[in-house]
Amino acid sequence: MSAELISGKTIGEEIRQSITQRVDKLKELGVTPGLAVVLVGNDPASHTYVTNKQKTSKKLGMHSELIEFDESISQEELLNTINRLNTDDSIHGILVQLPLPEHIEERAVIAAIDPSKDVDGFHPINAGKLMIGEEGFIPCTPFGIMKMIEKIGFDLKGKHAVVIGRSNIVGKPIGQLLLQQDATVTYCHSKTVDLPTITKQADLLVAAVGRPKMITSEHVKEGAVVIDVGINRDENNKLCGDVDFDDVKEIASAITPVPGGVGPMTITMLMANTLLSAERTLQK
Ligand SMILES: NC(=O)C1=CN([C@@H]2O[C@H](COP(=O)(O)OP(=O)(O)OC[C@H]3O[C@@H](n4cnc5c(N)ncnc54)[C@H](OP(=O)(O)O)[C@@H]3O)[C@@H](O)[C@H]2O)C=CC1
Ligand SMILES: Nc1nc(=O)c2c([nH]1)NC[C@@H]1CN(c3ccc(C(=O)N[C@@H](CCC(=O)O)C(=O)O)cc3)C=[N+]21
Ligand SMILES: [Mg+2]
Repeated sequence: MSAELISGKTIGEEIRQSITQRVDKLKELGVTPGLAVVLVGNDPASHTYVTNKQKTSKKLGMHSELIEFDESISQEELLNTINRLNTDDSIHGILVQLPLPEHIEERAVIAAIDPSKDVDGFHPINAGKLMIGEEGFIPCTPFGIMKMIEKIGFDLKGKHAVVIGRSNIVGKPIGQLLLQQDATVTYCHSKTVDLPTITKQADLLVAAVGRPKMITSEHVKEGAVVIDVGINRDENNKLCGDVDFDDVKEIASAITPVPGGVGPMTITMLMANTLLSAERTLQK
């Protein structure tokens, strides 16, 4: 293996240590950061993530609430819950685990969250703020990726960053953040023609697609930094990314693993955003 391993486990742990200290300080001032996670239905993967979020927030000394609903809950009931959490002073962050059941309009639910408690950064107000460079909440996965890039000392100025994927929660916001750091950004997606030719030009390649091991050494320029956002299962039902790690590690200069890469950073930055939200209540 020639590439440097970018460990989200290690980098995340470092960040969480400083979060713990800031949580303690805030508690001395009488504020305990509180996170509410809303989970609808019983998808096992969602359950794993949510349990992870709960555990981590408790470990850091935060207050954490899990609100679970049967899959059959109506949109109205869900909106009522969000309204209650919006006005609950013990809650600084509200996360509604996605995806939601078919009969519920995700957009309506996200829009109902008070933007000042939207620690996912999914509300249109926060998406807009990110677009125009105003302070709001940065979505956790892109935020975590930026922390990893910073940690390895990769200077984005003038570099070609290629993002594969254009979802509202990963692809679009990560491209925006890379642009803010003066990278030249190219987005690729399912209609992109000749993907490898474009990705081969990347100094930094971010894969956020959801296709197991689709990115091989054929897609990667020698010495590129590769960030793998994908969480998939391979043919043996083993967790894997969008990047064929064993192949790409031979050609990249640095690469994130799956598991242990972007995933743990996402959870960490959710905690960072919840803390930030609680700190802001004292600034007002
Ligand atoms: N590690 C973490 O913390 C997180 C991991 N994830 C994982 O990241 C992955 C992406 O998630 P998310 O953004 O929500 O996914 P979406 O399904 O919303 O978006 C996938 C994107 O990939 C594009 N795409 C699909 N097929 C191809 C292809 N063959 N070539 C090029 N582009 C393609 C789609 O294009 P188009 O727009 O044209 O349809 C779309 O823009 C998933 O595996 C998910 O599980 C997600 C969130 C957090
Ligand atoms: N409102 C909302 N916010 C989200 O941030 C959100 C969401 N909905 N829906 C689903 C996606 C996915 N996501 C992950 C977070 C952590 C890991 C993670 O920690 N993964 C571990 C492995 C976990 C395992 O073993 O399955 C790792 O990569 O090391 C993965 C995926 C957040 N998401
Ligand atoms: Mg839906």
